[in-house]
Amino acid sequence: MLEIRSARKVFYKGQADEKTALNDLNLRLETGEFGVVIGSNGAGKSSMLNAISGALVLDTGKVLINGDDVTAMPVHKRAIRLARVFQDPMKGTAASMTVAENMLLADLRSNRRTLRRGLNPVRLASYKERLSLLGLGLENRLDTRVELLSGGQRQSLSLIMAVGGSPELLLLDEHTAALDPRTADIVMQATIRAVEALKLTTLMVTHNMQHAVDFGHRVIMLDAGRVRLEIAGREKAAITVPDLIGHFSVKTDRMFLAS
Ligand SMILES: Nc1ncnc2c1ncn2[C@@H]1O[C@H](COP(=O)(O)OP(=O)(O)OP(=O)(O)O)[C@@H](O)[C@H]1O
Repeated sequence: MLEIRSARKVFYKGQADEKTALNDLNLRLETGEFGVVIGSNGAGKSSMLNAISGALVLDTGKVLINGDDVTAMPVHKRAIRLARVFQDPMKGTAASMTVAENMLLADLRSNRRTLRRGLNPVRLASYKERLSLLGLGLENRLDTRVELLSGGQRQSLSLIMAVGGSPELLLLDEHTAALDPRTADIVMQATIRAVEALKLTTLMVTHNMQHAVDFGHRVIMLDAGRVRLEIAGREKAAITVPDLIGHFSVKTDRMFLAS
């Protein structure tokens, strides 16, 4: 379970270019829930993910993971409890190493074991099993160098590597944004397969409204550093892309009228 309580972050405080990134933001994500975060540019989505991961130090407010207050916990310690996949498919993997070697690296990172026993048959079998969750056939390409994989395969590999340590929380930071639409859909399907199989509590930021409609239990719309709208249950099941986009335009009209 993730809780963000009254998170506030102001950049360049007191200066002409002061920016309120998080404005008393509150959010609660239940264990096993998949939340999809949307919002216009500058709404505070990245700041929120950074505050959860510890990359951003809050001015005030709290972040709790499964009831533990991690607000003061440094990034490297929080990294054991959460996994994050970024936009760039080149970032999460080592290009010149094979799929199996990348899995081993991730394994060692999350388990703090030594490299000594290397790629033994037990490990290879478990990597095959985990990779098969993605449904992309990567389990048959353990000896392929990662640089030979497609962007979608590589991003999906990053995902399965990130969640190897059974994290309490998975953060997907626009992880399909750098991919062409078809590849983005393939990666989303692989993501859903892995998230469901591993029962991961997940928070995904996306600008892809179709993905926000199609996936996840709840849509969370951020605006000006706080949650402005949440859509779940039957309402979420019935929502369309134009409906979601409509929420953006209502907000823009209001902003326009207020200014
Ligand atoms: N390191 C920083 N220094 C100064 N201002 C920042 C910094 N990071 C974020 N901001 C400001 O905080 C606000 C929220 O930014 P943030 O990047 O969290 O929004 P976002 O919703 O992720 O936007 P996008 O969709 O464009 O990625 C913006 O006004 C942004 O300019």
